[in-house]
Amino acid sequence: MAAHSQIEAITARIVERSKPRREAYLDRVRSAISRGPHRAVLSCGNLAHGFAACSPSDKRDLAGDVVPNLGIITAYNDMLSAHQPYETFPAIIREAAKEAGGVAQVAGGVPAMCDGVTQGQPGMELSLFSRDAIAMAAGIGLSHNMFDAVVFLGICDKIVPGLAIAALTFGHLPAVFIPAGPMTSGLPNDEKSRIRQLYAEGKVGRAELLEAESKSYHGPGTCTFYGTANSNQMLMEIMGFHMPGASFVNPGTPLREALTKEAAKRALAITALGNEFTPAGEMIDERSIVNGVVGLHATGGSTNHTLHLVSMARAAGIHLTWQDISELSDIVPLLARVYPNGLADVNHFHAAGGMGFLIRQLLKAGLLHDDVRTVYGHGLDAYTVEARLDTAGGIVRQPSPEESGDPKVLARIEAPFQSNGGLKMLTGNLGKAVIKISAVKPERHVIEAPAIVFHDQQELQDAFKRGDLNRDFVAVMRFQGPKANGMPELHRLTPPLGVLQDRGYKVALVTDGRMSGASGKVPAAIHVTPEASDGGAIARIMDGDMIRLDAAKGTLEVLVHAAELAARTPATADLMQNEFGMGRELFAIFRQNAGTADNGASVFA
Ligand SMILES: O=C(O)[C@H](O)[C@@H](O)[C@H](O)[C@H](O)COP(=O)(O)O
Ligand code: SF4
Repeated sequence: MAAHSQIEAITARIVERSKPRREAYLDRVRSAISRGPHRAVLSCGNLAHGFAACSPSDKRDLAGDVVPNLGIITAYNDMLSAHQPYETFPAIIREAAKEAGGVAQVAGGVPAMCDGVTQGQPGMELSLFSRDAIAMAAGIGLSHNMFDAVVFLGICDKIVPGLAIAALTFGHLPAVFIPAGPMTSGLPNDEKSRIRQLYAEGKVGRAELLEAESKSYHGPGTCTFYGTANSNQMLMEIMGFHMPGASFVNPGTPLREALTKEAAKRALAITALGNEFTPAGEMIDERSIVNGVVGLHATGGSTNHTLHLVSMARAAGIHLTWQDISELSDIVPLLARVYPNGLADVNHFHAAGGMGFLIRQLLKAGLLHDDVRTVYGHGLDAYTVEARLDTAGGIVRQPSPEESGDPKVLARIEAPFQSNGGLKMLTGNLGKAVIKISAVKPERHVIEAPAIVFHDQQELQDAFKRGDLNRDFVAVMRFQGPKANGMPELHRLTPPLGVLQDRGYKVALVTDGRMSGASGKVPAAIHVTPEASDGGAIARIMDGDMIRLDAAKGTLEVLVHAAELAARTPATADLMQNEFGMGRELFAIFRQNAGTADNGASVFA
């Protein structure tokens, strides 16, 4: 089925806007392809170093350029529950490669930050920049030029975006992303949040809070809310980087291991040495990117992807804008209610039909491009399936059901939860911003209230504890942008603002910083651009100014006459304490060179 006319029009607009950059990118990819297979260009010395530690049979295989060599880029560490299962994946991949007549080598590791551990801590100020550092680290591994394809082991927030930037930078190579899956369901996310609000009000102690948190985050696998990490899995599947049905299968299960082996074998099958060559730079095009944005809206995905998807697209020579994202939001309905957009978690989403059902519904309405390339072949229709184990331990794929396994979690396209998607762009005299409305009650989509200005999360938490915030107000949290302090997530503001909202006050947040993908219930205009440290009008707001946030109209305004606003001296902030400690001194060059949020807040041109 042809895509919806507006989907086609927005895609055509992106193609046109990207043309010069995309053509130059594809020229580079094709030039690199023409020089492959890549080990052939290495000297004997280079090659000897490249396989010195290999077995004699692997050395024989790698000495020539007939046997494909699979590079593994791994983000394994024990810090992220989502990445801990990767410890055993290289051995599984090597075994699968041998079975497939190939070789596999770990090309390199990349760092991976857990935003849950650093939330509200100084380390969070490295989080966004870690995305580009991950892309650079992956590039170091792949620069050995020993590989015919790559598998990427990464899941969480900045890791998949960073690895995708690397995959597209090395677009002459096929790239398959291998997920490890969500942890099994623990304490429901809404119950965890309720106990957090009780703690914020001083009604329960740390012991009760830690018990609730530990019951929620209790084992290996991705946290089960629909934040950035699980938005990443959705994106990798709907953009064709995953094997069909791979995203949300729990770690440590036979099906998970079978999917890992299958992905490794598939990566070896789509190299230039075979007859299904699928280089990542040609596989991902403007249609794949639009499919990603559509999936984001249909699932109420993370606001962080208004930064990451823009950066990922640019790595493939594609210029995606917030306007594109916002207009797609107007035509893509919300089909999933997964926390914070509902009470279910990703295990429930998967059990209700998961990605296969979602893709089938969106294809049915022409809201996805079906005519795309994927690691699995041609056509997104191949992803309207569920992966199962057959009696021999192999993988069999069955068509996804026509009916949702739980209509409260996954809706049919004929009866969506909301007629439009989750992410809107706001414009006005404060510049641009984004807001996630899929988790905000409709009666809170328009907020007009006096500003209270803060330069630090702790200031707001202290004011809350003093009882100074029991009123209607818009919290203006500024000097939180990429140039100021690395654009941290301000998710610790959710419990106090949530308490005040539940007490019946009209509250909202306006910030040049970020929120977690797991944030949601409080209306928040985030990623305000230009940021306060870059001449943004947000630095001219004063306590008491009326702020109007209107997600319906897509506007964000400070209700002060233009002449008066222009005449004001912009506020400044003492950012000295953000330049040292917890490694922040190592990222000064990132703060100095970070681009604007609407361009992904990246250090890459
Ligand atoms: O963007 C995201 O999805 C978040 O960064 C998420 O990965 C982070 O871990 C949250 O902070 C977890 O939520 P809690 O902090 O509420 O546990
Ligand atoms: S989802 Fe967030 S909290 Fe959970 S492991 Fe990943 S980064 Fe850490």
